[in-house]
This record gives sequence, structure tokens and C-alpha cells, in this order.
Amino acid sequence: MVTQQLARRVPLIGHESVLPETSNYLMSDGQHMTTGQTCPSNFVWLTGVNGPPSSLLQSVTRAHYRRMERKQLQNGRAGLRALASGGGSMCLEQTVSGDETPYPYEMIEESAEFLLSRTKLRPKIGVICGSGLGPLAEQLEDRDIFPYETIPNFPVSTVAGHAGRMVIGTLDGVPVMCMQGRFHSYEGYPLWKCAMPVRVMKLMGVDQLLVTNAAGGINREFNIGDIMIIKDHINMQGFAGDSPLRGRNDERYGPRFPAMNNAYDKTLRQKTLELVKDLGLQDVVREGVYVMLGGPTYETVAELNLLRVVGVDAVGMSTVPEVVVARHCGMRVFAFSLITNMCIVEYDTEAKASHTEVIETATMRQKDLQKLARLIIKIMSEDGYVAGDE
Ligand SMILES: O=P(O)(O)O[C@@H]1C[C@H](O)[C@@H](CO)O1
Ligand SMILES: Nc1nc2[nH]cnc2c(=O)[nH]1
Repeated sequence: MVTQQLARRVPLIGHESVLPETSNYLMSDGQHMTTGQTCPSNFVWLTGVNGPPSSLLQSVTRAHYRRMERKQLQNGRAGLRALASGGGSMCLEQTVSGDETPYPYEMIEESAEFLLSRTKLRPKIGVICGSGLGPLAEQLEDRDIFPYETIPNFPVSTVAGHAGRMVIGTLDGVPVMCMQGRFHSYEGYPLWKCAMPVRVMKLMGVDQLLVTNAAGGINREFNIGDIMIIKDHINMQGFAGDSPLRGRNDERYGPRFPAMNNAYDKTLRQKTLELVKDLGLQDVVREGVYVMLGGPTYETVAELNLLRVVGVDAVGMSTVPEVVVARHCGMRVFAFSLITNMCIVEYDTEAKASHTEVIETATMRQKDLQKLARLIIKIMSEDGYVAGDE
């Protein structure tokens, strides 16, 4: 029943947690439902105490919802009201979507074809911009910009510091496609959906991927602002039985059981380490092991002690699903973490991790992150890599 389904919802912005007594609910797929009907497991619904007229409700499409959702995230409820042309207060909620089935190949193809038909560029290098690297996309020339809500089948970014656009353009003459903002599992997305843009890139012809993130430093020799080239990862959610590859395997992407022992390309790492001196970054660039935890909580002291003992250098909330999917479909991967904060491993302190600190460090190191990303893209484009050559 409706009420049981509601108990499983995660309110994104809503101010009403109980579905009001009204007979008119609009689902994100455009269906109307009435009280007492069983709701589909994953939808967005919109209603309101003095909600918009039903003619407006009827004209609201899925894309409208996504626009409204983003506007509301950016501008508070005023943005949503403006879009609803004078409607009253609203409630917007989204279900936890962990039980969704991964998109079939054809849906990924649809997203890829949409983008290919709207840009003349054919990038072979993809970039996923984590916190702090988003402004790299502003440096691209001849840009074609696609807000995620306009791309068929794409999720939307909901985190501060993640713009939510696919930007295709050239960087120092090299065609690249940049995700300016990514998807995290703590936003309510299943792991396969966090990583689905990687498959879209693959079907568009991308065969090398640069992935970046913000992470907390566990290695006590690290400092805030260091950049850690990822040499390996620990897939903690994989330990718990979750994976972006969970479910039926589609051989068109890759094998059922992909190897992960060489996930982060050694040649790219070595060349980058040799060349960072030219950028004056030799004292801040490190190498290390990244672990992804689901978030959104930062770690307890006991959790950090555990991670240190098992050889983790930095901890974050992303990257691993994208890398697993990229490696599954044969992409060459390079990844780095910006150490935005040092993890707090003392019990007797008032200090605590915060997203504000993450954003502040990321902003402070923006220019160096861009310099490093440009270098890696140059190496990727010039070192004669041929997909499938390993
Ligand atoms: O997308 P990334 O991994 O850069 O974002 C990090 C991890 C969380 O989303 C957030 C925590 O402050 O920053
Ligand atoms: N899990 C986790 N993610 C982060 N992202 C940036 N800093 C951190 C951190 O300290 N922990």
C-alpha cells in the first residue's frame, strides 16, 4: 500500500513526510495514481497542500521533474515554485533505488547516440571530475554542454560542488568528454547507476579514463592539499556483496569475472610521476591505496584505525564503481585523489571532518589539479596507446 511504500522513501527536500489525503498523485513516469494504489518502487511524486492546478500536473513530464529537482536544490523552494508557475508549497521525494535493474545495453546506446548526434567531436579520453576538478571543464574549447537532466536515462547530481553537466570539447587540442559532477551511492543511487556514464562513454568511443576525487588522508605522512595518484583500491562495498557489475553480465561490455589486479595503469602512473617535476608538484604528489566507503558519514576513529591497518592511504566515497566498470569494458584508467582533509584519529579533539573543508581545500588546489589533469591527458593522447594493448 502507499503508506508502506512511503516508509522506504528518502526525502530529498520535502517538508511533508506523509502523503496528504488527496486522490491525485503524479508519478515521475507521468502516470496518475490514487490513494490506496501500490506505488511503483522508484518514482518521484509531486503534490502539495495548495498544489499546482491539475492541468499543470498533467503537463509535468519526467524531464520537468528533474529540472524542478535541480532548481529546487540550487535555489531552494522558490525555484521550484517559479517553475510551477505560482503553485503552492510542494513536496518532492525520491525512492531509494537499490533494487532497480541495471539499464539494458539499448538504454546506454540511447544516451550515447543522443550525445554523438549533438557533437562533432569524437573523444577517446573521458574525465570524471571529482570535488575540485569541475572547473577543468571550463577550460575546454569548442564546448558542447549537456546538463545531465537533458541526457536520456541519466541520473542527476545532487551534491554541492558537482555541477551536473557533460562537457565535450578540446583541451590543448585533444578531444575529451568531462563529467562535471558525478553520482554517489549515498545520494540513493545503486552502484551500477553511479557508474553508468562510464558505459555511455565507452559506447561513444572513449578508451582511456581519468577519474578524480576528494579524499581524507589516512597515511600520516600525507598533508592537506597533497595529490595521491591511486595505485590500487580496496572495494569495501564489494566485500559486502555489492558491485556495479552485480546482476546478469553483458558480454558486449566484458567478461563475467574481470581481473582487477592491474586496474590503475602502470605506464601512465610512471610517466606522470616522472613529469610532475616539470609542474613543480613533485613535493605534493604521492602514490597510494584508496578505499571507497558508502558515506555519507565520515569515519569514526575505530573505522580509521581499521583502514590504516589494512593498508589504506586515503578514504573517499566514490571512484571505485566507475573504475570497476571502466576496467570491465577494457578502458585504461588513471585516477588521483586530492587529500582535502586529514582524517581525525584522536578521540580527544573538537575537530571534525566537514564537506566545507573538502570544498575549501579543493578550491585552493584547483589550479594544480587542472595542471596535473592536463599533463595526464597529454600523456594519454601521446603515448601511442591502442585499446586492448596491455
Ligand atoms: O565526488 P568526490 O569523491 O570527489 O566527493 C567527495 C566524497 C563525498 O562526496 C564528498 C565528501 O565531502 O566529497
Ligand atoms: N569517506 C570520506 N570521504 C571523504 N571525502 C573527502 N574527505 C573524506 C573523508 O575524510 N572521508
